[in-house]
Amino acid sequence: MAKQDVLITEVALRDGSHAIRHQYTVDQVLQIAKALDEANVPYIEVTHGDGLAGSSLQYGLSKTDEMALIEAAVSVCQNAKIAVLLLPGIGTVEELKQAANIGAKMARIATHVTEADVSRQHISIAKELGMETVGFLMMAHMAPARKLVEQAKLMESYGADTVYVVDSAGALLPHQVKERIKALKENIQVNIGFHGHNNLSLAMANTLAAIEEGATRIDGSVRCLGAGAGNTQTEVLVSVLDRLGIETGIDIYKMMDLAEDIVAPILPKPQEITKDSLVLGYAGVYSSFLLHAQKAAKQFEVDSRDILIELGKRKVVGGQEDMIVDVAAEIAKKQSAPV
Ligand SMILES: CC[C@H](O)CC(=O)C(=O)O
Ligand SMILES: [Mn+2]
Repeated sequence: MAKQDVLITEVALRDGSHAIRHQYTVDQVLQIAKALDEANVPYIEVTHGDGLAGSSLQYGLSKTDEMALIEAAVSVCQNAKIAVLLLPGIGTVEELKQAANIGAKMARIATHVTEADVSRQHISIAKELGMETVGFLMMAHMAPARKLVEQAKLMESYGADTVYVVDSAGALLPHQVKERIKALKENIQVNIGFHGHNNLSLAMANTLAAIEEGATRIDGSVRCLGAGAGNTQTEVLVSVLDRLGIETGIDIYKMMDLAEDIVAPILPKPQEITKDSLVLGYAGVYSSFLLHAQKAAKQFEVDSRDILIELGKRKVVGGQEDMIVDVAAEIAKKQSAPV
């Protein structure tokens, strides 16, 4: 096989889990992972949307135990490596060991962009377990490039093989992606990755900007299946990269067929930019907050956009999902107060 310029990690079976309220079945994972492997996708991430052990009332209960989903994906992949996401504090070393035992080969340790120090233990244990390691710096729009460099250096020092700039809110503009990737390229030695969300319709443009500045690890999601308006659409991305002469090793027709014949039929609705997902990007709010905010809006009879704008103002970060209900209740109270 020709040397790949860019290695894609498919996230529909993890980030996409948010979009289908964590309702994946073993059968769906078997089908999707097998087709991804046959299309030559090198890495496939499988876990609850919020990472290992994310299944809970707070983050949403999974229909199927994620270890069964990981095992299913491992069982049908000849070449693709299965990746797992772990947010320290949600998942623990125990789940990481369990995932490694059943065949996961890559650990992606995710922290808020200013909190890389909490990834030390998990990155080093993943290394001891023989896994490839990724440091995943979420909500990257909330920190300037120099802060990102400082945090990426920490992850590199803990043993991360790759550090990702993660645009969790889909809020970054292409020049801001460039600035961040360029700064990492100049200051760290390990691979640089980019994970985009399409809330401002910029996932593709941002991904191309990241690649232009030297990112070689890229996340894509078939049919855009991901939190908020979804991620950079894999089958489109590999086609565009092919046109640009950038090698991914992925079979374009097989990716298209998988998108159309296997993934599209399981979607409750097509992934699109709705007024709420647009506000996520506009206000800089975590994409996975979308469905929680919509639920709270219904419960308190308020506009979900008002909740999201307020969450953006308060700079709420991942793990603070409980604030969504607080904010909705406060807005409802204000609205019902006599003038
Ligand atoms: C809650 C984890 C989150 O979905 C990770 C991620 O994909 C992101 O921050 O974009
Ligand atoms: Mn994401």
